[in-house]
Amino acid sequence: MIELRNLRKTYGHGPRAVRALDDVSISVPAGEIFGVVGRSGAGKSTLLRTVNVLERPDSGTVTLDGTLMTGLEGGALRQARRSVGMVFQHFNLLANRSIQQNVEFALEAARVPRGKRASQAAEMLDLVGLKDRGGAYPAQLSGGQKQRVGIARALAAKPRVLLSDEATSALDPETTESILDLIRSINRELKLTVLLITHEMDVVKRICDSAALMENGAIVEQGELVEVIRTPGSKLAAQLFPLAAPADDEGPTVIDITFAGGTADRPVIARLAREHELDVSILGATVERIAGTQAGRTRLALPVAGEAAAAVVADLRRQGLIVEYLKGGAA
Ligand SMILES: Nc1ncnc2c1ncn2[C@@H]1O[C@H](COP(=O)(O)OP(=O)(O)OP(=O)(O)O)[C@@H](O)[C@H]1O
Repeated sequence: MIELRNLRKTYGHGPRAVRALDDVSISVPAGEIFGVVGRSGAGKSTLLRTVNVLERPDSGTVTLDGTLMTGLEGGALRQARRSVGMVFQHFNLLANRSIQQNVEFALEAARVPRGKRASQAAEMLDLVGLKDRGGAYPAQLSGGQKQRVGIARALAAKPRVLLSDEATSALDPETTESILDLIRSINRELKLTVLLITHEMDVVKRICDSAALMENGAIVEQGELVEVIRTPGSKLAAQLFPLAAPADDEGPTVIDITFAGGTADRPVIARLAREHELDVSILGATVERIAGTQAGRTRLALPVAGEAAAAVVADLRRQGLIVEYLKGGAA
C-alpha cells in the first residue's frame, strides 16, 4: 500500500520558484496498478522520486505498507528503500557487465548474501523470460529485452512496491505491449503494488486499475478508471478517449455517450433510431477494454434540438449511460 499525503515540493526561491508538488495526496491499495499522467513538467517524476524519498518533500508524508518513509533517514531509509524497485525509461544497465551480473549487482546493493545472489538473479531472469540470456551483455539485447533486465533487476531484492518511470516510452508499440503484459503478470503473481508515470494513455488503458491526472504540480483528477470514465466532464476520460471536435455544420445537437461496464454491449444506437425514429450520425467512436471491462465513447449528431433532443438524452440516461452535450441542449 502506497499512501502519499499532502506532499509539497518547491524548487528554487523567490520569483524563480517552481512548485513541483502542490498538496498531492494519492493512495494505492496493495496489489493495484496506479498510473499518473500529465504533460511534461507537471511534476510526475518529482512525485515518483518522493515515494522512496530520493526526493524529500518540503512537507507531507509518504507511507509504504505502514512504514513512514518520510520519517526515516540514513541507514534506516536505505534499508526501507529495498522494498521499492524502480524501472527507468532508458534501462540504466551497466554496459560492461553481463545481464546476470547486472541483476546480481542489484542484489549486492540490497545486501543479499553472496551465496544467494546467483540463484536469485537466475530466478528473476527466468521470471522476465530471459532464462538463457544471463551471459549476454546489454549491447547484444533489443530494447524490450533490456527493459526485461531492468524489471528483473528492480524485482531482484523482492520489493513490495514497483515504481515505473516511463518504462515503455523508448519502445515500439509491439514491445510496449509485451512489457506492459509482463508488468501486469508480475503484479498479479507477486502481488506487487505498482505506481507508474507515463505520458502514454495506452499504457493507462492497458494495465492500470486507477489513474491520476497531474497539472502544474497538483492532482486535478484521480480515481478508478471505470469511475473516471463514468464521470461527466472528466478531463482524464477525454484524454483516454480522444474524439475529434464536431464540425460546425453537424447537429443541431451533438452528444457524447460514454459506455462502461455492463452497458457497453447494448445495441443503444439501433434502439435510438428505432424508438425515436431518428437518423443519428456517428461522428466518432472508440471501444476498448479498460481495467477488465469494456468501455468507450460514441459521439453522435442528432437531427433534432430542444425538447426532442432532451427526450432522447433522458432516455439514454435512464439506461445508465453517461451523456454529455457538445452542441445544443442543456446540461
Ligand atoms: N532538481 C530540480 N531543480 C529545479 N527544478 C526542478 C528540478 N526537478 C524538477 N524541476 C521542475 O519541477 C517541475 C516538475 O518537473 P518533473 O520532472 O517532476 O515533471 P514531469 O511531469 O516528470 O515532466 P517530464 O515528463 O518532462 O519529466 C518542472 O517545472 C521542472 O522544471
